Amino acid sequence: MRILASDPVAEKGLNILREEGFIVDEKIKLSEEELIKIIPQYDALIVRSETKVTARIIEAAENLKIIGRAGVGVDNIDLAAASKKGIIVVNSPEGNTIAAAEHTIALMMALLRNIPQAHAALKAGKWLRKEFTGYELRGKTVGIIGLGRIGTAVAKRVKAFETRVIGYDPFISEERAQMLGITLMPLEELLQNADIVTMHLPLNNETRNLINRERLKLMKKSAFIINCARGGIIDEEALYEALKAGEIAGAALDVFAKEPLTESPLFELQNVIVTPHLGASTKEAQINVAIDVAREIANVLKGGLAQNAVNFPAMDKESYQRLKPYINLAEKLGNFLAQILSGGLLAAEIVYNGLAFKEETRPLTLAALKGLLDPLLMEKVNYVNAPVVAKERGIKVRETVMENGADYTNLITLKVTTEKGERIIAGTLFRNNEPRIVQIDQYRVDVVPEGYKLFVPHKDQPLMIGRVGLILGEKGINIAGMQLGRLTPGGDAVMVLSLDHPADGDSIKAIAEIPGIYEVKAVSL
Ligand SMILES: NC(=O)c1ccc[n+]([C@@H]2O[C@H](COP(=O)([O-])OP(=O)(O)OC[C@H]3O[C@@H](n4cnc5c(N)ncnc54)[C@H](O)[C@@H]3O)[C@@H](O)[C@H]2O)c1
Ligand SMILES: O=C(O)[C@H](O)COP(=O)(O)O
Repeated sequence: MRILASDPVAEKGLNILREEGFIVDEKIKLSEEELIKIIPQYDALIVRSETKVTARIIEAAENLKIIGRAGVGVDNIDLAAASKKGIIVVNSPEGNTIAAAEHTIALMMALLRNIPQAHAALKAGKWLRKEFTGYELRGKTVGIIGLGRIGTAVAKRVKAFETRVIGYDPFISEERAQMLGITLMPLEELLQNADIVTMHLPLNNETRNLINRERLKLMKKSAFIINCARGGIIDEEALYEALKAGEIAGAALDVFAKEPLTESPLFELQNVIVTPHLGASTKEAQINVAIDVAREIANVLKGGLAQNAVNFPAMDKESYQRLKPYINLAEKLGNFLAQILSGGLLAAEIVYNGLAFKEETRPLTLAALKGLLDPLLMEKVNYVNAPVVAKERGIKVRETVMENGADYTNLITLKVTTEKGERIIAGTLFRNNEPRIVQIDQYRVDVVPEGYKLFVPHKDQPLMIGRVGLILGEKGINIAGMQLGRLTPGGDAVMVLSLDHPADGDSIKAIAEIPGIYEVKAVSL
């Protein structure tokens, strides 16, 4: 399999992929058209923030299974397009946290002490001291907007400078803020109180131009603002005006609305210092992020699940290990049901009984949907696009979680409604995580969800098993196992045969013609 790195990524990460036997090409600074041309050859794409992974590129990516963002922000990737196409997008949420936090502190100190300006002046032969008198950080109020990984790392570090830290983040609790020693307050209040405001939140439709003209006016005339998160969170035109008019004291910017950026009115202002998106650019961070995404890509390309997928529920290692056998089971249940269904699919309900499902069921639901939809549809369905595909087709998906209420300690039941009625399948894990289908429709069974099966509902009467066995035996198809389920003697029954080879069309037809056989469905798991 082939992997393309279209931005500079640390060799240590790429070598992990090469050692795993993948071919890795490094081609940087490609245009959109160039990428569209070559992307069909690749199974995985690695980017940093420079490559814009547009819907057009994703559309052309016939073989792409995963996009690895060697860093945090995924705003350069069209996530909706990737999800629709079933392409997993992973990032490295922690690999560059410290690099970005330290760069923020570096910018903060440089801004307060005029270091870039003094440096430039002295190198130009000017020994200026009075002009570059700065400010101390001690005793100042630092306002942090966005208290995630980098925001909290910045908080910890500025506290060492004996500052007061205030914060705004609508998604963190008062308790967490208290634990971090940060006073939470509304955005407007933070802007009015902070001596230094620093951004550590993602760019999205809610946060674009969050710091606009009106909000800049709330800040103290003596205040500084830092953006080491994403360009576009501060309105650059409004910032220019506020700085020029002396409404705030200065700004440090690592990121810009349009990148790369080499010319801007902001660059002409003495009280603005800038770096070209260097927040994550340390040797250590680049190795961390490259290794993180390389491991994810290798795992996904070898059939595993991603742990840091942005468009798939994230799981820590422990949850992943615990849930993996259930994820496989859920997929098999969906897959089995898909192969015995008839009629258009209208709705799917997944019921979880048992404590195993107390914390997390989303990956299981996605797996059940993938298993169910993939055999039914022409397009490739995977964990990522399964909900999109279901929604597009108007299939209603419902999830019910109950701590108990079933005959098994932990049970997954998939009920689907088609134009022709309802069908049910249920499964559990036996000892040593051995998966078992324990119910199909109203029948109790004990079927290992693996290999070739024949699902044969029939009338409970003598000779049924014998005649089915004979037809298969004459074709040299060995029956490895058989399960029978019936409701009442002489009533409706079902046999599920496990075969060493798939049954051929003629045998299936011959079995279907046996009087008392209601239907025959070949299932391959
Ligand atoms: N300059 C760089 O090179 C560089 C390096 C790494 C990360 N980043 C950027 O830094 C930012 C933060 O990264 P992180 O790893 O800390 O992410 P994170 O996901 O850990 O934290 C983001 C925080 O922002 C908060 N948030 C979301 N919307 C908000 C809003 N409207 N107002 C206030 N808070 C809001 C979230 O609740 C979360 O706590 C991201 O934009 C990331 O892309 C930049
Ligand atoms: O979101 C990130 O991780 C940073 O902005 C880093 O971007 P980069 O990988 O292009 O340096």
